[in-house]
Amino acid sequence: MADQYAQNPVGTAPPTLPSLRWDEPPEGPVLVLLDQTRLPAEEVELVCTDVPALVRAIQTLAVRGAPLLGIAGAYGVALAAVRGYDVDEAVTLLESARPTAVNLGHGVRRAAAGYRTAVDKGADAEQAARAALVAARELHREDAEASARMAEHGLVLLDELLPGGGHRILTHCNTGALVSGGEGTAFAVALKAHRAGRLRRLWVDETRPLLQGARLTAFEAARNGMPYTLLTDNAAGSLFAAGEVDAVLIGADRIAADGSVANKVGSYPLAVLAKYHHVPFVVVAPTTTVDLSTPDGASIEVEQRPGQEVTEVTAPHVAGAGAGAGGLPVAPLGTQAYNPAFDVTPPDLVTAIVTEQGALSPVTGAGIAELCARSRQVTIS
Ligand SMILES: CSC[C@H]1O[C@H](OP(=O)(O)O)[C@H](O)[C@@H]1O
Repeated sequence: MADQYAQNPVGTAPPTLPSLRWDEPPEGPVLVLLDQTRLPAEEVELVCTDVPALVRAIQTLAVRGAPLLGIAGAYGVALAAVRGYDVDEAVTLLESARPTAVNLGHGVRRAAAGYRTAVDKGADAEQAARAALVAARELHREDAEASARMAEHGLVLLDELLPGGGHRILTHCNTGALVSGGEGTAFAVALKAHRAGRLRRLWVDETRPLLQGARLTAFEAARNGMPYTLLTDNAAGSLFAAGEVDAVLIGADRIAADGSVANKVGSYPLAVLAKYHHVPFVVVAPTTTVDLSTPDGASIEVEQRPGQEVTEVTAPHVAGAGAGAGGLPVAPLGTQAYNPAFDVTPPDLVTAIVTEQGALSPVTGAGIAELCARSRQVTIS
């Protein structure tokens, strides 16, 4: 079936705007975000001058994706510090902006630790604020490096799992440069396969209700000239049945100590399909997404989002609609909707977890702990 799809037209250059950047214009430091709710129709920058604006951007998914949330959270602490806002209050607001992606709290605490350590050593407010910014920039750089290493480890694993020829990869949600300081997590593996001439097809789940796949992954795949095909989430099963999927590659928002994986809702059904059809189900995430203090999948708080995201198609996602326009109803007024942002896949359904420290298969608690220990060793050295 895949051969009936013509090679997608080679895309234009990669996004001209970075997902996130720190800037220091004369009127004061700002955090500039590529507003992901406006993609793919428009590349619009959102300028955050304070923490409440950044919290709103996180909650509306103008900035999103676990690793990038960590980076944004860290810069948010630096923004509060350099602008003289209460850092403790900033930490509280940012940590609670979205509950599931562990990276957000990790990034916030890392920048706060930089600030507090400087204060403890006698730094003045400006020096302490700079220390928070240094910590945020370090996290940003480390995530970019982790992305490149995950891509390497991930392609080696794919080649081992799928000997010979082009890979047909199914992915869910968006895990590219729009969630990362680098080229992403799972998407970065597919992109590396493409650059090596070993990506036969990237099947892109649209990923209802906010359509991160249709709006963002297709955007990134087109701009990189990748052979991609969009599908509705409920069409994935028929692709497996037709033998059109060689592997599933997805990201993660929180990996528990036992290897349970919280990721965009719809990931768990893909894992069950992959198991039934004997297809590798591979999770790609930096070790900053592992939370050893969360023992298992049942302990992961899954974000419940507004039912309106299900009962309406929100205007910014509709080409030409202005920002803030009301949504287009797709259900009767007053319809109640169930809208978990994530679901949890148990470790026995995960073929491998790929991190910047290497690939883990099978997925065990001991293996998870070892990867994290290796990461700390790297951080310390
Ligand atoms: C590799 S992080 C990307 C991860 O984050 C997405 O969630 P959201 O779009 O709600 O931030 C989704 O779970 C992706 O797998």
